[in-house]
Amino acid sequence: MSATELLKSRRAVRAYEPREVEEENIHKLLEAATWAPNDRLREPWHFYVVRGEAKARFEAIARTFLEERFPTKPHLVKESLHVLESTPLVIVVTADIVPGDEASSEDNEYAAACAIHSMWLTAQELGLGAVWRTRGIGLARDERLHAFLGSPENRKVIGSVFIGYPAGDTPPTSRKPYQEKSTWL
Ligand SMILES: Cc1cc2nc3c(=O)[nH]c(=O)nc-3n(C[C@H](O)[C@H](O)[C@H](O)COP(=O)(O)O)c2cc1C
Repeated sequence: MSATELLKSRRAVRAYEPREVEEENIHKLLEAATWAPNDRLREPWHFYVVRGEAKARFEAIARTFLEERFPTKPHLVKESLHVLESTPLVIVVTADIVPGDEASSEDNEYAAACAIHSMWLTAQELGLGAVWRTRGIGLARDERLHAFLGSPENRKVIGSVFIGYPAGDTPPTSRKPYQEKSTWL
């Protein structure tokens, strides 16, 4: 498959088979991520692999977050938690914050985004499905996730990548023609 074909076939996969992701494949995902472009080769990312007992603790945080956020919608809390519970693997990605250097910190976030995309494409190649989550059970903007990771203050959570073997077909998405999104100067 060409790189362009892989890019176009990548989908946000949100439902997974009840099957663990093999350790060998987790290593492949992490390795692919580290080959992402990054300014001045700062390699400004860190990957937290969350599964098993650690994922149970992630779920406990998500439950608290959801119950606080949707106190009158227990069905929504339950549904969202079910998605997390049925996800075999979560990889949380952080970007290094460079103290006193906003521009470099921003560039580090872009690099971490590229790393997530690399991981996402590699998941597709390995027959896995993935989705980058920031909202809701992604917990990317919840301080409790930071505490759970035990990560230093100078690391910003960029997203939680949910990964597993796809359960069923993932509906296609579409894109507007690039002509609508480009200006040739
Ligand atoms: C920065 C970023 C944050 C995202 N956050 C979420 C999220 O919180 N929950 C979710 O279900 N999908 C999330 N997504 C996935 C998008 O919703 C998905 O890529 C979009 O619907 C297009 O689908 P496709 O990737 O299959 O083409 C996120 C994607 C990006 C790039």
